[in-house]
Amino acid sequence: MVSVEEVAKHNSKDSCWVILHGKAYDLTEFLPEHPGGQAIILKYAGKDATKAFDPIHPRDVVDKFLDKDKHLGEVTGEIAAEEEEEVTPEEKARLERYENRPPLSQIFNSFDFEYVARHTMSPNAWAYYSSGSDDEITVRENHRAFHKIWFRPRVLVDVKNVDISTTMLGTKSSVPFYITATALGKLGHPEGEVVLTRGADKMDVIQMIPTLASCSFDEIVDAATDKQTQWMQLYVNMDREVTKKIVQHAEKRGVKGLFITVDAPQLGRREKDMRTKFGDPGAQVQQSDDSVDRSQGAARAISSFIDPSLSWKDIPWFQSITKMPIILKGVQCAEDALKAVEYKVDGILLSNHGGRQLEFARPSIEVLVEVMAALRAKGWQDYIEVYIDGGIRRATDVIKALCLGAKGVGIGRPFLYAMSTYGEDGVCHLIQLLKDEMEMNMRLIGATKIEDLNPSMVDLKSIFTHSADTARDILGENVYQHMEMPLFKGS
Ligand SMILES: Cc1cc2c(cc1C)[n+](S(=O)(=O)[O-])c1c(=O)[nH]c(=O)nc-1n2C[C@H](O)[C@H](O)[C@H](O)COP(=O)(O)O
Repeated sequence: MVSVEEVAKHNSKDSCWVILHGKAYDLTEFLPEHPGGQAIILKYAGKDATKAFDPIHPRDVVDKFLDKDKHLGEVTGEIAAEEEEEVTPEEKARLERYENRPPLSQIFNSFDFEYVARHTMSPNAWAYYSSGSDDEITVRENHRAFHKIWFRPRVLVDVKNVDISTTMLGTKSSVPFYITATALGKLGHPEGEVVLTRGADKMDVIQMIPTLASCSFDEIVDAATDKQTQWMQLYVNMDREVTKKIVQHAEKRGVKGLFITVDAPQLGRREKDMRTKFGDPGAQVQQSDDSVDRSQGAARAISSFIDPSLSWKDIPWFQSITKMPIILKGVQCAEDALKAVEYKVDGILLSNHGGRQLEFARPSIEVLVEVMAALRAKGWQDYIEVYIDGGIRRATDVIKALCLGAKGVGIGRPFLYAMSTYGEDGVCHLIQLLKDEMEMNMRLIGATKIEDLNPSMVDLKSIFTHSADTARDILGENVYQHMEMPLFKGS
């Protein structure tokens, strides 16, 4: 036990104790290692840091990673509640817009969720979720690439009964899309990723659990029901023993797929996010301070545990420590796709991390065309399951990917926006919208089941041209203008 008065004495870099969930911890030695920099911890030195801690960290992270001799025990005495920060006029207006947001019945597609999110989420959460690297050219190209592919529908097909279910990694799924791994769910919703879990379960959709979740891995798995399939996204830790423990624990908990992220040996510079981080210390996800090696850029701070030495020679080790199907998340060219087959991995996810990593990385739908051609040329197209993600906002995007040979697709930001603006109901509503769009578009293209979709149904003539203008997301804004909704009464 330790008194609150005693904790209060340890409020500096030389001796830094904080209170989390009623217990005290000595973080003095940990300060220089904190991925989010020292400043945020020092702000709460000697005090209760629970409120700032919770949106960013899984509950069990301290137990998992802080040496036991730094755990100082229960705090006795009255723990002063963190003084409520005064509500700025901007924050007041934002909360009003949130209260006046349209009913779910007025949300007709994923862009509507994005529009409401843009106007109602905290600046921090919006910046972190929406941002892409550098000038956000790849972010926009991801979505725009789908508009270069046109359909060649077949008619006079009896499409009375349409089945949009499929199998991914050997698991049946009601739809050929899944909720992909995106970090820091509690930035957008106080409960975090478990909201996605509950929505995915209700609607029979697979969820990929992120390494950098706000909720702990076990909280997310515990929130699932037995009928639900979950996959895991893994950032490989420099300490392979830590990675081995995480992977084998996931397998023991029933996870059905291991997606190893291979496109982020260092996190990209998401400048919109970095700009806001200096405002609100509550989510210092990428703030660097003098202790972090600035020469590597601020993003280095959050990704300091990720192993940049990860390479093909590690694949056999992963195959030796788990029986889960192994998928490489972030493959971006045909050469690596062929190499993945040679290394006998179970799948590849063609992805540029939602445009948050290498700027000018090509949209995954474009890479899919290149990869499937290379696999077919070798007769290897059935040796591996190919997934894509990035910029998928409509069922037509999903259908184009399936026509071109993808087994399924991952959707990221739309689910974050749906969760952040309408919680579990929003997640379920988005899934239902996409299911309805899927069914309608399958009928209109002349397909009754996923297996009917094939390359002859799409026209790829302009897929390899890239858009010139980069200044603004013309398409997205226009869509919003056409669909201007009486969003915020009185605003
Ligand atoms: C939107 C978003 C994406 C993140 C993401 C966080 C956010 C907010 N994070 S990140 O903090 O490192 O960038 C992850 C992550 O933890 N690990 C990962 O493999 N992909 C991460 N991704 C990429 C994600 O898995 C998909 O590749 C991407 O979201 C697909 O693009 P859309 O958002 O356009 O659907």
